[in-house]
Amino acid sequence: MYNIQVYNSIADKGLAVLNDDAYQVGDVNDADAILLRSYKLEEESIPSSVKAVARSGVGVNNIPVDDLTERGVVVFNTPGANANAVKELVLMSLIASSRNLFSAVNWTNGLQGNGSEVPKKVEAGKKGFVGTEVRGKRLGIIGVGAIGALVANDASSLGMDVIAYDPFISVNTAWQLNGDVQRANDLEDIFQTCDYITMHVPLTDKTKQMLNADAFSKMKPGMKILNFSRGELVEENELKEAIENNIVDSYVTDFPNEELLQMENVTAIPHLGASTYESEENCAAMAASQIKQFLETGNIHNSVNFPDVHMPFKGRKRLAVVHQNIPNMVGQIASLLATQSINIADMVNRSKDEWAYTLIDLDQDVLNNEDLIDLVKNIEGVLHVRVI
Ligand SMILES: NC(=O)C1=CN([C@@H]2O[C@H](COP(=O)(O)OP(=O)(O)OC[C@H]3O[C@@H](n4cnc5c(N)ncnc54)[C@H](O)[C@@H]3O)[C@@H](O)[C@H]2O)C=CC1
Ligand SMILES: O=C(O)CCC(=O)C(=O)O
Repeated sequence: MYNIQVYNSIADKGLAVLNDDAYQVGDVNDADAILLRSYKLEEESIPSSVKAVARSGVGVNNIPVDDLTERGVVVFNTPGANANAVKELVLMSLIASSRNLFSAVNWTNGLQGNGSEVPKKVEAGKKGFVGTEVRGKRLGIIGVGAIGALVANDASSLGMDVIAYDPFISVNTAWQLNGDVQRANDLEDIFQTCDYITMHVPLTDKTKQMLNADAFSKMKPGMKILNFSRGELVEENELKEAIENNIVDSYVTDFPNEELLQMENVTAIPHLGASTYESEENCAAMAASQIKQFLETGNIHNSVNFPDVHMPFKGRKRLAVVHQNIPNMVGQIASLLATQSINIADMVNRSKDEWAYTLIDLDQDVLNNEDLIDLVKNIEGVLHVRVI
């Protein structure tokens, strides 16, 4: 029986993946794995029984990834599974902010109670909301991964002049980009030349507060900024000044807080980027399948802290070892198995930065799983061991 602790509302399609007798899912004791969305796991004490954490979504800044890695816990996310949902809301917000739609709709709603005067008031008041078209305007995209690439291509189809910055762009994503999308050599290219900026980077120490007073000082007056990535990418006191100095004309954010709600020219959306039925189902099904596959076979797919490892079952039992990426780990494990007269049917070892993962299929049943686990755990550098 595997126990899966679930935080947040996870789409039924995902829960259905774990809907068999081998799983207890919900609020459980001794969790083997945790399935969550934006729940702040950093504030939680995570039991030693946990072997995997899966984020039904992309950003993992709510998960203490470094601490879990040192414990040998594999953290998964669902790359690309919600990208289309975010892209659609970004494009909608791009156009809506250009056409002053958010404030215009608020104003119109305020006309309630004016009875037959409403149409006349509408015609008289609409001149306060004249907007600009996005066609021919310059859009800067910071971060060209799953979401940024979709936004780049579709904004280009809308006739925008698109320039993108991503020093770590993957080859696959680069191949997907429309040939009209220009490459920015640095952030200055974006700050100095664009009419609109949209950010699609993860929140890390390097990206935190990337939009700050220095960045605002380089922008043209009237800049429109979209933030569907994470609130902390923007220094909000300095944003406030940039708004007051007419540098930033509009800031659309998916990450409201009290201060932002009190600022002029800010449109706050309640973190809806990924909130479509399609995206919630895609993410939940992907996250649940990754947990299931990992618990039942030891195979890893889409982990943010360990390498992808896949090996079809060839033996009677499988040893799954999470360890440091240091010399002679595989040699020591193999020697230990030899001393126990256990033959190896197949094996695979992969590493990612300082960490590695080894799967070894054993030719015979192990008499006592716990004894073998204890022996392997004693090897220096081993973080976690399972017999499956
Ligand atoms: N509002 C919402 O509901 C959602 C928000 N997100 C946020 O959007 C972010 C991006 O999502 P995806 O595009 O799916 O992720 P992704 O991992 O496919 O793309 C991120 C891109 O950012 C680039 N990058 C990293 N550091 C950078 C830097 N310093 N400068 C420029 N580029 C940099 C990477 O090379 C990568 O290409 C997520 O990390 C998450 O924080 C994601 C999904 C839903
Ligand atoms: O689960 C959600 O709705 C949030 C999605 C998100 O922010 C992400 O995938 O990074």
